[in-house]
Amino acid sequence: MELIRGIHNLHPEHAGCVLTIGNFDGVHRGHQAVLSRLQARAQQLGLPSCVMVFEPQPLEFFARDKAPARLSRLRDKYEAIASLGIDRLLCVKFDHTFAELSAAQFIEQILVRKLSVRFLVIGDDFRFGLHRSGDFALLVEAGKRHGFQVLSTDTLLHDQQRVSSTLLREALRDGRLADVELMLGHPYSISGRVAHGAKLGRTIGFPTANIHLKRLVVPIQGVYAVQILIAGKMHFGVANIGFRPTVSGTRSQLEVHIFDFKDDLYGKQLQIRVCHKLRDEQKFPSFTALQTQITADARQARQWFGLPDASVEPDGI
Ligand SMILES: Cc1cc2nc3c(=O)[nH]c(=O)nc-3n(C[C@H](O)[C@H](O)[C@H](O)COP(=O)(O)O)c2cc1C
Ligand SMILES: Nc1ncnc2c1ncn2[C@@H]1O[C@H](COP(=O)(O)OP(=O)(O)O)[C@@H](O)[C@H]1O
Repeated sequence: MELIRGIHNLHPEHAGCVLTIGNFDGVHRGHQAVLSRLQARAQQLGLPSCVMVFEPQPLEFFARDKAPARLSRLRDKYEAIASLGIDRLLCVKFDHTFAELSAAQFIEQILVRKLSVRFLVIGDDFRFGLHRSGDFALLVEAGKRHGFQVLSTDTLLHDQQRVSSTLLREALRDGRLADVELMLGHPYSISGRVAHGAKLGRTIGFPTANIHLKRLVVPIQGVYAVQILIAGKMHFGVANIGFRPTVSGTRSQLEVHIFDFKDDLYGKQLQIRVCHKLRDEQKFPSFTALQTQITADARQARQWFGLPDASVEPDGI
């Protein structure tokens, strides 16, 4: 999939595509339905399929720190969208100039002049342009003048509710990971590179790989049974996502202890699949009390996965 970073990187050869527009945060099953329609239309018309996303997401631009935690970074979106066979990802920088475009200007300057859109597939609640004044009806009207067609996709429901990034965030916050998996079509996962930590984990027999999250604010907190993908191979383990009050941590961190594993992981790229919530994070009176609790967490996670008990746990390196 071709990644086009910014409108200024659109060239004449990009003219004439089947397009959809949105944040696609989480790339959940509602998004997947839109994307598969997009792909089907593109194939039918013999044109490339293109997805327009925004960076930052508009709410992050307007609300800054008050914007909800992201479900996926651009990199995660790229991978999820590419895996559905889409040809192009156009990442538009959402800044003041862009935010000031009226709905009509967005249609004329971007959709028509820059992209020569031939077909547009959008969700049924799509709004765009200054004050969110543009909608499906306006696009249909403009399409008649500029020679493109517009298709609106229906709402995808889960438990009688519209599958949305907000519904997903709520399910993640409440630890309803089975619901999350149904809405995503796969377990919720976080990827990142292993960074160095305080080297305390190994002293209590639980080395924990610290995943560098950069600026990602993770929408979950607590202790979880997880699967870990390292270079295509699946492992099991327990993870903590939080501030680590016992050791006076100051920023949210993701740490994972991998069962029956002893290799050096520093610098490696891991994918952590969050499968089941075990408990909330707590402040323990001592490091020994934390160690006892982590031993119990590990046992519980092994049981949840149906793995045999560890012969000796903790298993320091
Ligand atoms: C399964 C698991 C559960 C954890 N639970 C807590 C917790 O409830 N409270 C806490 O302060 N830290 C918790 N931690 C984080 C530990 O404080 C952390 O792993 C330890 O400080 C080692 O840090 P290091 O990797 O930087 O050496 C947990 C870690 C794991 C692996
Ligand atoms: N079973 C394991 N689970 C997680 N990390 C492991 C494991 N075995 C070895 N390691 C290595 O040990 C490191 C974690 O040890 P730890 O003492 O917690 O150090 P740090 O504070 O740097 O994370 C990991 O980054 C990884 O390289």
